[in-house]
Amino acid sequence: MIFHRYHGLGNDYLVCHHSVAALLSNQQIKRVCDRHYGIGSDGLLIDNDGADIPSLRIINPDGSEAEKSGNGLRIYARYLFDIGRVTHKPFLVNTAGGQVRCEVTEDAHQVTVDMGQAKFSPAALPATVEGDEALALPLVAGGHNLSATLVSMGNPHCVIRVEKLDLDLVRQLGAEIETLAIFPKRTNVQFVQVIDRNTIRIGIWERGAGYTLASGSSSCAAASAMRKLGLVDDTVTVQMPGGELAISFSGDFQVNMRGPVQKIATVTLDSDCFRDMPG
Ligand SMILES: N[C@@H](CCC[C@H](N)C(=O)O)C(=O)O
Repeated sequence: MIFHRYHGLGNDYLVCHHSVAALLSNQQIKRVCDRHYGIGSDGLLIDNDGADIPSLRIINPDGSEAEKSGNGLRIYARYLFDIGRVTHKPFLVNTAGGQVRCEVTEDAHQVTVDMGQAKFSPAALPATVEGDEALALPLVAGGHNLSATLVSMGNPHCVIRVEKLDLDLVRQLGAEIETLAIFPKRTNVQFVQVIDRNTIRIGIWERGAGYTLASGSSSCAAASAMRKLGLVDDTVTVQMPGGELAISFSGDFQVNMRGPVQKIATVTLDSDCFRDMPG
């Protein structure tokens, strides 16, 4: 079984063809993503071919399925470029969270994705919160009084604005916020510090993955939330522990994201990896 390993700013994914994924149980996918007992990754990207338009499924390392992933899409786009299915011209990709437009630079190093529209309706996440929008919503976690803005990028995000980013607090409160009862499908979590009108700094806790070094949809959601609150302009650099993504807005919160992708390796999985697991 062949897997292709890539990362976008330290947010690392394994890519495999659907014919490989079909041979794996959900438990085995979790094992493949495990950093000690498997190859290790922040998730599995399944290339579903698609007749005209390539189609992507995204599996988190806990085995749950995500509707969309920003870095997952950028990595999938680069993989499609590497296998020769697309060129440097713009192309479409289908995900469970909607269709997006991708573009890979000729040198393959930078990938741009039009992530679609950021939505602020709690129903879109879903979140069981009254009202058409949830902006600067008071939220308590771990005894801390927080201010949360809810955003759907096709997948759910709870964006917490802080005066000073503390990554230890992200690790400490991430799981609790991810699983709050108001989020029936759980949520991704970002803590955001606004540096200036064109720069934000974020810490990320991903649904189904935990603390990660970077996240594309999180960057889009955090920038969108700060834009909605009137704190940033139409172009925003998002600084993360793994590096930076460039976010820009057009129209009614249409979000564009650009940043680097690197290939790490092509790996053959040994069946011995599953030897201790029930058959
Ligand atoms: N790392 C991703 C997000 C992956 C999906 C997420 N964990 C979810 O469950 O929604 C990104 O770059 O967007």
